[in-house]
Amino acid sequence: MKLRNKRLSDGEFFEMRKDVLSHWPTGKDVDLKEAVDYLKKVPDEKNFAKKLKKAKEEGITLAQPRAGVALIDKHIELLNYLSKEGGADLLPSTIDSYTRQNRYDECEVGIKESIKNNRSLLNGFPAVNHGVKGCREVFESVDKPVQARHGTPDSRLLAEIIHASGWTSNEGGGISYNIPYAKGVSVEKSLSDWQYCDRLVGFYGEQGIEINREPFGPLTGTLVPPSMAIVTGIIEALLAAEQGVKSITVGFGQCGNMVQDVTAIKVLEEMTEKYLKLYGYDDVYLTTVFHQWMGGFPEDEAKAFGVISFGSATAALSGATKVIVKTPHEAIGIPTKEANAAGIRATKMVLSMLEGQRMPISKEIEAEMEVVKAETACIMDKTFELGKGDLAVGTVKAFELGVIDIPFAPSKYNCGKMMPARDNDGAVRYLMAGNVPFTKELIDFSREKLEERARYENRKVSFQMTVDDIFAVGKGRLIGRPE
Ligand SMILES: CC[C@H]1O[C@@H](n2cnc3c(N)ncnc32)[C@H](O)[C@@H]1O
Repeated sequence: MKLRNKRLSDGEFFEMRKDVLSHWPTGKDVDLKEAVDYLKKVPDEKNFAKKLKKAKEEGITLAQPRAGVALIDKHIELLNYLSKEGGADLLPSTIDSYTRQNRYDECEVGIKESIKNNRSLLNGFPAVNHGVKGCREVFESVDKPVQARHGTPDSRLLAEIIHASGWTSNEGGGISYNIPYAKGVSVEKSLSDWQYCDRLVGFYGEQGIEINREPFGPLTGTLVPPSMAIVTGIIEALLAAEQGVKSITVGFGQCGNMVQDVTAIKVLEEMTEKYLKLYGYDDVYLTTVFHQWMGGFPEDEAKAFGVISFGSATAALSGATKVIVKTPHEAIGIPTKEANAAGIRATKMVLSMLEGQRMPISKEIEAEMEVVKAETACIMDKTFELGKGDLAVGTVKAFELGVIDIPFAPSKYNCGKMMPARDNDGAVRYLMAGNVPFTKELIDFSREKLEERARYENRKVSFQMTVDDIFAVGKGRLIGRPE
């Protein structure tokens, strides 16, 4: 395997770059030197990394929506509406699904059709096709930092274009934007392609330009046990740091048990910091992001606001630096700008009422932290062992063996042997560990918690619990109780 967790040399990087910029005609407009000069003029209040650092120092949680439409003028109108009417602290540009699969020719059709029909016929902003010119027009027309949010296994050309356009953050990573988003992209390929994206950020960093990277914490957003999500965040943070990234935001998707969710953010931050220091990356500034409920949403808008507010409260009480906002149209599809702004206002109302409050460290949280840390350490230790010390190699092998196993992932490179289910308090546990290398006591712990639920529900521990849990929130509850 060629892949190594080693900083790309300038020679390797610039050689790859020739090919990357040829993937679509807009690639030829990326001029690194000119881009550095452009980025040097970005004011602090429009720099993503700086705004996150300021928020963490002030102990506040920032609110960021998802949003993206096909045409530049409409996208600008949307982002400004979310900034002004919604109060968004940070701005996205959610990238469309064709771009995520590097199908830029289909984007071209989508853009033309959107112009013809005067409405967005793409489910996001086709940044590669709009190129540096179009993305700069967006950036210069809004008043907040801008980040690309997507689900792209090969984000190399997208990264080149957005960063040259002043967008100072890119979401994703070689695990988190492959396994939950693609069927047939090898882990080796996506890790390698994201090393390029991280090296590009590292290169800008060496020119004095701060750019943030944000691994996608929620993964499949379906009953992902905290330790499995935390492992992917730690791995992507370490791989990014090796390429020179200095501003990293690790994330977690709400599971719904408040004790477990607050624990997850705390363990995520603590263990990522620990591993960064352990491997010598002392100058990485780490922040956290909490994603409001990523599973099925109720159609009823009032209930949807309940879910949005619940996630906002958990984010605030966990002390997360940022919360990703859902909308009351989540169950229907792409939200209107009004619905999107309403989701942000509801979120910010909760954040401001809870400002300064933190979840007290109860004995329940301490116990949960101990379990989640131990589970995380088992998987990380085995991953490093499989790679004989090389984390990238170890990650490829960990997926091959099911040591890292993301529930309900479409990727054929994911084992799919591990199965989760909620315990009687709604915390996500390991129903079947599959090949995840837990100690006996950790396996027994999950088992006992699920037996507790079985006794309460007067049924056996089984996969039916998992199925019931998947549909529960759409039906207005957290735990899939037997009907
Ligand atoms: C990660 C999945 C999330 O991204 C949201 N999403 C995807 N595309 C868009 C979009 N174009 N505008 C707003 N939200 C979007 C979707 O509703 C879901 O909450």
